[in-house]
Amino acid sequence: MLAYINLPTLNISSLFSPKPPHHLLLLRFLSTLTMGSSAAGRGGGAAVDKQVDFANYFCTYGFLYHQKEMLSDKVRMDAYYNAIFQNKHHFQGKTVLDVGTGSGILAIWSAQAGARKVYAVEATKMADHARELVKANGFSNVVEVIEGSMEDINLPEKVDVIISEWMGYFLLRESMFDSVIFARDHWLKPDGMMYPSHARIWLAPMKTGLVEQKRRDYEGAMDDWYHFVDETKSYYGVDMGVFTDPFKDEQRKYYLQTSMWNNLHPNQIIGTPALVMEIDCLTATVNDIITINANISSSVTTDNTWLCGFAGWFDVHFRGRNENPAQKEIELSTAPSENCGTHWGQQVFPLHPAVHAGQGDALKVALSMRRSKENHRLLEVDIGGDIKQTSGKQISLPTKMYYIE
Ligand SMILES: C[S@@+](CC[C@H](N)C(=O)[O-])C[C@H]1O[C@@H](n2cnc3c(N)ncnc32)[C@H](O)[C@@H]1O
Repeated sequence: MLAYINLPTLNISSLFSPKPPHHLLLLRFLSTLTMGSSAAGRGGGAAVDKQVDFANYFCTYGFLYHQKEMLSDKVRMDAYYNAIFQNKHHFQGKTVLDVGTGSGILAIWSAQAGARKVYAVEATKMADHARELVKANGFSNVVEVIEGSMEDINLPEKVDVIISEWMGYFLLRESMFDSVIFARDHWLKPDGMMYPSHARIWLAPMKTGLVEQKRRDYEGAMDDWYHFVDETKSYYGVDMGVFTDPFKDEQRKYYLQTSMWNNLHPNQIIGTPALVMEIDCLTATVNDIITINANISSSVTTDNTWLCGFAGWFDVHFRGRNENPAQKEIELSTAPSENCGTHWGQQVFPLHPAVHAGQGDALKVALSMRRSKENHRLLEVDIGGDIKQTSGKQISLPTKMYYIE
């Protein structure tokens, strides 16, 4: 999925933040400039300004180069490919709706697996490319590409299968699952099925040098600021000191309060992963995902280590439905992996300062996640709790707020 990046200042260190290369820094920056006050988030239940949403969110999906980033994610591609082709009985002779078809790949695979008709809905001009791809692969008679927002278009019939790749960072960033829920409630037959059928969010204690690096980057940015204030005063005669506090807030938010994208190695996870929530795609409602509150426990499994924060990720499953299960259940996991990471990576929620931890220490964590008021596709997460060491000593981890941007 695409990602925005927080760009509070156009300093060089921001541009070299450890994000994957597909992040459209400038587009994100420009699109935040276009946000008007009418862009009330759906988090609060208010209407979303479609033009603003298009500028902020959809515009990046109109680029082939961005679609290619997703098409090159082997873990993602293999999971969807296997889910379809190892469960052809769910597709043969069936009607399929692909929500957010992008390049058209899932629609074409559905047709190759024997679907009678595939409706491939895409909000952006990528729809034109998808139509060409469908034609070039000989499926124009099966796949109908429809340009438009899922919420606005009409289909001539209800469908047997809804397939979609809707997942964002930490599963719910981008809030695209809302559109899949809408599609399901309007267009899925009563006995129809969802691809994927289930999704889960995970959180685990972790160690990383990244957190210390971020703190140093923050201190470097502030040193640079004080130097800038001095120089501006002495060369140009204006004291910029009045900006110091708001600048500090911006930099703190960026370096210390924004979760970091990373593909972690499994040995950086120092305790048992805890399940934050599980979603049944057939029954979940927008209300179920608009705010999430979870109290979870984890046990430290590594001795003499440092708790530097928490890592969050998700997985999705293709199980069919109880009455008509998958012949082969497929999992797409974005957990830390030794081999091939995904473009979703993991979200790292840093802890400043790190806490010493040892095998057997018990962690209790309260997580609360909601949509950002300024942009319903971005998330804010509160994480706090405590760690009870095997010695009996208990250390509180004060609640911190993080942005997933
Ligand atoms: C993550 S991409 C997946 C593209 C493609 N299905 C794939 O798997 O490679 C999601 C796509 O859904 C489209 N999309 C998101 N919300 C949509 C909506 N409400 N209606 C139509 N298209 C939507 C985006 O423009 C984007 O191309």
